[in-house]
Amino acid sequence: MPTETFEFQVEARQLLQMMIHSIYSNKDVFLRELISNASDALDKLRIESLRDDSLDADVSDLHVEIEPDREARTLTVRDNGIGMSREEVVELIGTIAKSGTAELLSRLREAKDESTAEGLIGQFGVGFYSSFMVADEVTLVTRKAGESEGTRWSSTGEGGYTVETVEDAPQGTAVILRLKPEDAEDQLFDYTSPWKIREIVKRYSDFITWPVRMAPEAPAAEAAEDAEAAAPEGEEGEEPAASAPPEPETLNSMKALWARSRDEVSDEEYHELYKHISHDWTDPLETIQLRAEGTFEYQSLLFLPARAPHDLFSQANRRGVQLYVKRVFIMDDCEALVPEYLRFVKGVVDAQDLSLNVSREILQQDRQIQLMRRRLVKKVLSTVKEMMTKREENYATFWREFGRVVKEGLLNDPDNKDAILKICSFASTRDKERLVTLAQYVERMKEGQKHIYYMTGESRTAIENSPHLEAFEAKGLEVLILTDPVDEVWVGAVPEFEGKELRSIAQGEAELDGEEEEGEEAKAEKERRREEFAELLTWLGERLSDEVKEVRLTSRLTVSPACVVTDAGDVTPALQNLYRAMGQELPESKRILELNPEHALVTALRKAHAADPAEPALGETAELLYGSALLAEGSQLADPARFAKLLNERLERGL
Ligand SMILES: Nc1ncnc2c1ncn2[C@@H]1O[C@H](COP(=O)(O)OP(=O)(O)OP(=O)(O)O)[C@@H](O)[C@H]1O
Repeated sequence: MPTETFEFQVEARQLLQMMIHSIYSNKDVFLRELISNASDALDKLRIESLRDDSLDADVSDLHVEIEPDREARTLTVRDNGIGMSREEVVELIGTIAKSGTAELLSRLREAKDESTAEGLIGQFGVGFYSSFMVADEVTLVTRKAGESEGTRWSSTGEGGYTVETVEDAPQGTAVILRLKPEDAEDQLFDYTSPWKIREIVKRYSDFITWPVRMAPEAPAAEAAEDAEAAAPEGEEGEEPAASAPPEPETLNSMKALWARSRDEVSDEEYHELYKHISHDWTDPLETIQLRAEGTFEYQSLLFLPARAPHDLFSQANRRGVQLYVKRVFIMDDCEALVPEYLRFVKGVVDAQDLSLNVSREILQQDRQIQLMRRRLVKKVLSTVKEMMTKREENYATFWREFGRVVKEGLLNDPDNKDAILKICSFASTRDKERLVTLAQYVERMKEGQKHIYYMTGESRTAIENSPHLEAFEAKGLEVLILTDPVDEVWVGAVPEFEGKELRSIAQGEAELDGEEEEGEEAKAEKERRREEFAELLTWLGERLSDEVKEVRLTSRLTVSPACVVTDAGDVTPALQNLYRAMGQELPESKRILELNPEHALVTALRKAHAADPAEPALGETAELLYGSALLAEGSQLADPARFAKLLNERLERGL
């Protein structure tokens, strides 16, 4: 096939521009990204060769090789891993197939300072493109294992790239960087310097499980470099290597961090492992170590990220917990090890007694894996619990980023429901700034209060303005404000917390705690009212029978004349919408209109109805009353035009 020229996809071009114009100050990380890709390619080849006996590939000495060339000012990072086909090169390297890229890019452009920009880039993980921070031309030569022809890709990062077929490419991938001139002020170092390369690999890639080797330089240059590096300390330089044939040097220790005890490993080393696994450029919030000895031995290192990825709610692009067997990488995103609601947890689990050939299906059924998963979940939950008291700020960050996801566990993991409830915190009517845990809520409950009150809704403002809250506010009863979509769902699965029933203030009869103890007098008064309003309520029920199933009096209102509530056990409109968005239709159920018998509008309506039940304007008032109750809670009207017409007529008459 002849040389073809391609344009970069728009997003790729924008991202490249940012790389070329150095949006990220720490440029050393390009090497980490290339080594990380190379290590992934080696993992993939090893697994492929285990699965497919007929694969024509040499897996005898899998490694990464770094080749600096001072004269030519190039740096090559080579691996003998899985490689890429021509189509894959175009697909994987020329485009950015990730969702949310466009949004991220526009936020990046708006980012005011460098650290915000770096943070944003971290969410994305620019991978291969980071090469353009240090190189003005990048060439990639690759041959996919099992294929005979190779591919050369080349680009200066501006505009487009070329792709051509090459005959003699070795299996795997070589990335050749033509380095930009050194510019220490811009943190652009001499990346052909073996000393610099050693430092970067040690810092960022020491734990990589494949050897990362550096090809020896011309002896004179290397000796001079060593002398230069050692000189300031006044130490003696290394023996000049002129006499012996130069051997490649392995730069990384390849030590599995999870197998080492915590006091031997620095936080920085843990963080680099996290970055390698997660492709996140930000340090994690927590590092969790776990080991089991005995019949089923395993070691695990888990991380809680400091930030939710942009695709937390999409199925694509997940990189969760990796499974290793006896230090050998087996698979990414091992879903058998962590439940869906902890999908943001990253890390490594290394098991001793599994087959290297183990498949996802087998893992799902394996009893030992189930046990391991149970322990991992408990450990993550208990770590978060500990953060709540010992590292409050970390907990706050964690909850802000992942709370919405964790709450899915209340539905999906009944065994751990209590433990999950204990690490939840919620907004509440009591304090705008601080969240409250259920334990804290219970602790500060008013005397006589038996229930944990909550209201679900779209936003804090909508809930605060909703009529349902009025009497609770007036009585000083705290109400939890639940605004995540998942809140609509889990509340149905959690009847109580530590013996206290959870109760929606917008569903079922209003029963404000403290009221049950009311005296005989109040009860008699209620009864009298019921009788007084009986006719009006029956008439309204009939007049609005298409919309509501019942009209009744309530004590939950102090300011508004009316509100609409969902019957206990019925589906709320918000839940209905949620299911509809997922393509599921739940049966419609009518709601209940509640009236405030103290309100002037309601008492006047009663009198007007008693005086002349046939008066036509009464029906319109009923419609307006119901419509405004819907508007007050933020709901949509079935026929807004009719509502506006009736209202305007009234306004006109009133003038
Ligand atoms: N050395 C390599 N060998 C084989 N395939 C590679 C190599 N380098 C990159 N690729 C392929 O190109 C894809 C894109 O690489 P890139 O570094 O841009 O992103 P990534 O590693 O997938 O993710 P991230 O952007 O989070 O780092 C990789 O997912 C991989 O499929």
